[in-house]
Amino acid sequence: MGSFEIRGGKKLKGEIIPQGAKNEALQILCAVLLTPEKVVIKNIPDILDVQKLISLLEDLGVEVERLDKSEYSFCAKNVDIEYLNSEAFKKKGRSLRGSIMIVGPLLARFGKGYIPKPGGDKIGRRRLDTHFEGFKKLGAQFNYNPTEHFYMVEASNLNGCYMHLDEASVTGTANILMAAVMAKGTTTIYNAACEPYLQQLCKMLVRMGAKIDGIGSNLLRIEGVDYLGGTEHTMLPDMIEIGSFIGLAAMTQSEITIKNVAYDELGLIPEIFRRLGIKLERRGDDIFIPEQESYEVDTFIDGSILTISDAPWPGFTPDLLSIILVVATQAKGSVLVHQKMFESRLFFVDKLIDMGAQIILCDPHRATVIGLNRSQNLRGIEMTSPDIRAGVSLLIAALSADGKSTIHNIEQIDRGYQDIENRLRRLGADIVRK
Ligand SMILES: CC(=O)N[C@H]1[C@@H](OP(=O)(O)OP(=O)(O)OC[C@H]2O[C@@H](n3ccc(=O)[nH]c3=O)[C@H](O)[C@@H]2O)O[C@H](CO)[C@@H](O)[C@@H]1O
Ligand SMILES: C=C(OP(=O)(O)O)C(=O)O
Repeated sequence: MGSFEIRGGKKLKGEIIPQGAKNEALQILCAVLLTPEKVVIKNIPDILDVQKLISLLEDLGVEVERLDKSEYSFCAKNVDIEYLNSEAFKKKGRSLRGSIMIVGPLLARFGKGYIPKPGGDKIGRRRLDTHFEGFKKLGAQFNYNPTEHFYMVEASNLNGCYMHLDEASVTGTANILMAAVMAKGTTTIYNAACEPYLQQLCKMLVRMGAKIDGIGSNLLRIEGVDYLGGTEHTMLPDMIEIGSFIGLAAMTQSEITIKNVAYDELGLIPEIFRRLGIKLERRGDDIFIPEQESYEVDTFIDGSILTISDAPWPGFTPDLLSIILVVATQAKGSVLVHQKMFESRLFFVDKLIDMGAQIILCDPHRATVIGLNRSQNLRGIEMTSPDIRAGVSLLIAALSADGKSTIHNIEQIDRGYQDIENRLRRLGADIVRK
């Protein structure tokens, strides 16, 4: 288990470029399985989850070539579908959440897709029913081995149909979509997730020859085609990283410019940080955050305490609520953070409380933060990161705190943040990997 040692309390300054989006990359990489032709992907983040997925694709027989630091070409001409029956696959497949999205493309192209219960963060129950209900509707036969937690779908033909998803699952929508693009006839997916990363996947599939209507909405109409070809695709900047850097700037009273953010794709993210009182300015396609002595949380119109909660896109992403929570600890005023989607994602507040934050964990989904308004700094402590976003929130807390902090289990952070310590050091942070 790796650790970060951080000496906090330093103001940071400078420019930072967000990495390519983790959660887009996981979808796009799985889509290369849909074609025997070459697919070139640019702006791929160099993070643990992506490295693991690329290695899984290689084990499946995909030819992978690194063209540049963040650019790869993939060719899934000779896929070894028998690899799905191996013990090695059962072990590797469960090491990350994104691997679930190989199932749709493999089912569409080779008539079967298997996956062990995927890993990812321990942030509550994470069911896969939406994925497999969708495959079943397309005509696949579903089997589940409860002893090994192994999911299997098989089909000689997939047939388009109408389906209303039980929830707007992000990876579920991507998975079903990638199966439907090569099914016979028309598939309609209602209550589809529609976040920018899914829009990016749809656009890539269209460039490969797929026929998809309704991109960007929760109603997708897909006309199946027999064959998809190669393409080039460039990943969007990672909106969760962008939000994390906004929070970092506010919490450490730093002047930071976040470059090339694809502002128009950020949805509610800038607005929600503004409601915490944080000043941020759009400058072309950059976000400039000035050094701020203090920030005051907005209230609702009637003067009652602001609630910030998550919702499927175009709502506010659950992946930034941990960051919102940590930034609120030094705001003027109070805010209720309501994590509706995941049931174990707020438990890390214990560590913030140990650092001196004033937080009441009302229940597993809700925490009230009473901002300190800088009346006292947080104090550095030793802690362990339970998940990727809590990890970065603790890192932000540590960078703002007095004294030394140690964060263990930083592999969680490495899952999704590229070379984070060096990028932060370039802004002036005192952080060392141990
Ligand atoms: C690899 C990847 O892309 N991971 C992201 C993806 O995970 P993932 O695709 O696994 O998450 P889902 O969208 O399936 O669901 C996330 C959670 O929200 C709940 N839920 C979802 C939709 C809904 O309408 N109602 C509802 O309650 C689900 O039961 C689940 O607990 O989307 C999540 C939700 O944005 C993000 O946190 C993850 O970072
Ligand atoms: C929860 C997340 O990731 P995953 O779905 O890969 O666990 C995340 O990116 O915040």
